[in-house]
Amino acid sequence: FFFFYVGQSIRQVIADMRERRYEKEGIGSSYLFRVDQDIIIDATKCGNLARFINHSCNPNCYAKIVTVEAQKKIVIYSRQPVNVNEEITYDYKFPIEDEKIPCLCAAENCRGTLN
Ligand SMILES: C[S@@+](CC[C@H](N)C(=O)[O-])C[C@H]1O[C@@H](n2cnc3c(N)ncnc32)[C@H](O)[C@@H]1O
Repeated sequence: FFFFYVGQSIRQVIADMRERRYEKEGIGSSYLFRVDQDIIIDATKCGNLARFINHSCNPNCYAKIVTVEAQKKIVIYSRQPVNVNEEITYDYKFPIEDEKIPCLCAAENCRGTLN
């Protein structure tokens, strides 16, 4: 199966501004997904079910950027058959940062942090 990660397409400057604002507003989760060097999809205020997918270091899905009618989209594909009631996860592949977000995925090969 697959589905799209839906949200608003924004540029880096806007994403940086929004990230700071969301932090101030106390939105602890990040719904910003980088598409490429310039474009970020923001699913904080509008999106679909994909915004609720958590990260795992041993995921059953993966995210891929595909171009549909000259527009880059984020698609979540399954890597293997997914059972009923099994949590859908993918590897966020967040860039490494100093301020670490502890990972709670509990996989055997867990890297310990999201970033
Ligand atoms: C796109 S949201 C995922 C859905 C979110 N858990 C929710 O309840 O709306 C991304 C945020 O979820 C949290 N998260 C996702 N996967 C995680 C993990 N493996 N360990 C710790 N926090 C995680 C982090 O706060 C991250 O910024």
